[in-house]
Amino acid sequence: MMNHGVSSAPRILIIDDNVAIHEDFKKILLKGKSSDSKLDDLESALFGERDEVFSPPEYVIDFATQGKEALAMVEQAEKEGSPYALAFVDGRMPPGWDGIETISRLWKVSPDMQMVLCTAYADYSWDEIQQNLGQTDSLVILKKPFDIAEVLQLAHALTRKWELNREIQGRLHQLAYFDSLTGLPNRTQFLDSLNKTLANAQKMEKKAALLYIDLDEFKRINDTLGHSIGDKLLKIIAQRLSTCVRNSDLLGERGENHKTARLGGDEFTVLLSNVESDEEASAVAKRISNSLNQPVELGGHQMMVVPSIGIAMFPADGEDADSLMKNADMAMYFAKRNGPQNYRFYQESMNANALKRLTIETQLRNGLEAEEFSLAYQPQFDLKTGNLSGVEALLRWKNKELGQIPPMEFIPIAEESGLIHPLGEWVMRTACTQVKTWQDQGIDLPRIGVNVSPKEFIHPEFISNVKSALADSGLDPSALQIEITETLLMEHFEGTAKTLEELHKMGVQVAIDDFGKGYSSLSRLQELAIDCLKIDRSFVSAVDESFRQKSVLNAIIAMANGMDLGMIAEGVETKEQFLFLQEKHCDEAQGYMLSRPLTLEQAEEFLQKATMQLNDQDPYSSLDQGSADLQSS
Ligand SMILES: Nc1nc2c(ncn2[C@@H]2O[C@H](COP(=O)(O)O[C@H]3[C@@H](O)[C@H](n4cnc5c(=O)[nH]c(N)nc54)O[C@@H]3COP(=O)(O)O)[C@@H](O)[C@H]2O)c(=O)[nH]1
Repeated sequence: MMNHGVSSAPRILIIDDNVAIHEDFKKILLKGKSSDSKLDDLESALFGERDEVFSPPEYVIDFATQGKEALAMVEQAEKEGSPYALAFVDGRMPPGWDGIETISRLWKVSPDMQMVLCTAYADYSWDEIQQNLGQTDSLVILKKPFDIAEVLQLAHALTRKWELNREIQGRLHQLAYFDSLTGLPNRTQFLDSLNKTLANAQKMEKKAALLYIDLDEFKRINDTLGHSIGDKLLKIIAQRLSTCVRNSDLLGERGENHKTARLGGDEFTVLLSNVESDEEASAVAKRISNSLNQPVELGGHQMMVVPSIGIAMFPADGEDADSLMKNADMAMYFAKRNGPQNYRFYQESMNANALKRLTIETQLRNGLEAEEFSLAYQPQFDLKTGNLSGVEALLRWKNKELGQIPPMEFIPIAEESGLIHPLGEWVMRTACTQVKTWQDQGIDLPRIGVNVSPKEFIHPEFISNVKSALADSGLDPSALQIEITETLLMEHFEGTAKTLEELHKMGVQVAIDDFGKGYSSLSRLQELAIDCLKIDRSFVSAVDESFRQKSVLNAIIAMANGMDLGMIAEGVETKEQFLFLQEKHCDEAQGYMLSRPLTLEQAEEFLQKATMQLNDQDPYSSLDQGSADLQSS
């Protein structure tokens, strides 16, 4: 007979084929109250009122007359989430299972249950019990006839032991399956949920979506403001994430089934089960992005956290937890590369791209040591005199496995992996040393342009690297022109201004590369220590197209003149472009029509001829030289 009242009092099951014994237990354990008030009266007449000291704690007590019946009750209790703490089990219950058999079956369903085996004097030997039930501390043998105090004491001690065990298990579970900082499920728990959700989705032929979230710039916040601020920030992010997934009205009541977890560091996941379309997943991604992107105020600092989110759909993007996690992670990586505030769905091509990128990165790491890099030199000319005004150093990489790889392909990877720093340093040293060597050989080469990527330029050691490249090579700083992009100026204005000022003080020139593409603010440009604008080749090539395009180029030249900045037109490919630039008083030009980038040997030959012609006062004849672009050779 099962007691269904909802109570937090420990549950005890009495299993005995003798119903009179049930009544005895009831009287002892239920504060002396039997179901029969006449019996109670009789008992108090015989034994007097029960001493308050003996008053037992509250229990919920159920009764079974056979082992089988008890097993059904224990199974039901487990299913309902209110398991029994203790059973008093009779040793012999004909015609059914005996006490040992009953206990052994009950433990299979409820292994933590504490057992009291109630035996008559000669029922079982200790060896027999040990052989059948093993060595355990969850079993006590109680010899009949019972003593009231003994029953009360056992009930109290064993239910308390069961409660403590559960408490410890609960804490261990919390530690093993939840993240102690945010309280969210951890990776282990999440993978468990993911496996279950996918199995269910497969059975029900439903879709699911896995969102893999990483916080851009979190490492920087952690490193600069300290771990305590970093931890607080992660807690806030976890709260926002849970709230916006829970409140996702787009998913309606199904939102209940969605799970958020912290995998570690600044990586979180959201699992959307029973999703009907990709649009639902992207709606949640947008919501998360908007919510996390709200400013956070911590320790007097206001900070922005921008998430990158990768989405993999089940079953299209992976049929098991492993591949779904891997592909969502991959999509997140692509989202991050695409810029902030981004989410991306997984695509098959991502794997091929990522593999290629990884191969390039691995080969890049060995490239410097294996001396696979070289510089090409593209001449630049003074449009007034026709004299050589400088060269631009362009990095080239020929790898033993991958062959010649264009800089557009490997430089972004070098930037992301941090390899741009040793690489950039090598370019700077090689360029300075080479020009100084040429100058020492009597070659008239006034200047060398060196491309510097934003990551290099904002690095704290950039200025000292330039200084040591100049000092070690002995090159005059005015012969070095550093080329930076407009994007750098727009994204890092304050830090950039200081570095530009330092370069200016050193006497190093600075040119803005690809000028015109980046919408720089002219008033801001004026505030910066810049010497020259390199007009982007798209404006130069537009000369052949229309009058309107020509006037844009004209305006850029006029503006540079007005701001007293030097200018080099890039990508001059036709005579018409060349003549137009000359007519509009552009200072210098560079492009395939004049010369392609040259190998070291080609450059040497070219420069020697140009110097000789300069001495002969026949400047323009150098422009007829044929030269081979290294990329196409
Ligand atoms: N951070 C660094 N960036 C570097 C370095 N070396 C090169 N780069 C950057 O890589 C980009 C591609 O460079 P590259 O493939 O070398 O192309 C250069 C020229 O070959 C090309 N060019 C020159 N003349 C013409 C022309 O008439 N037509 C035409 N279609 N292309 C031409 O332009 C590239 C030089 O561009 P720019 O730097 O803008 O002057 C490029 O962005 C390089 O900056 C390095 O060491 N570090």
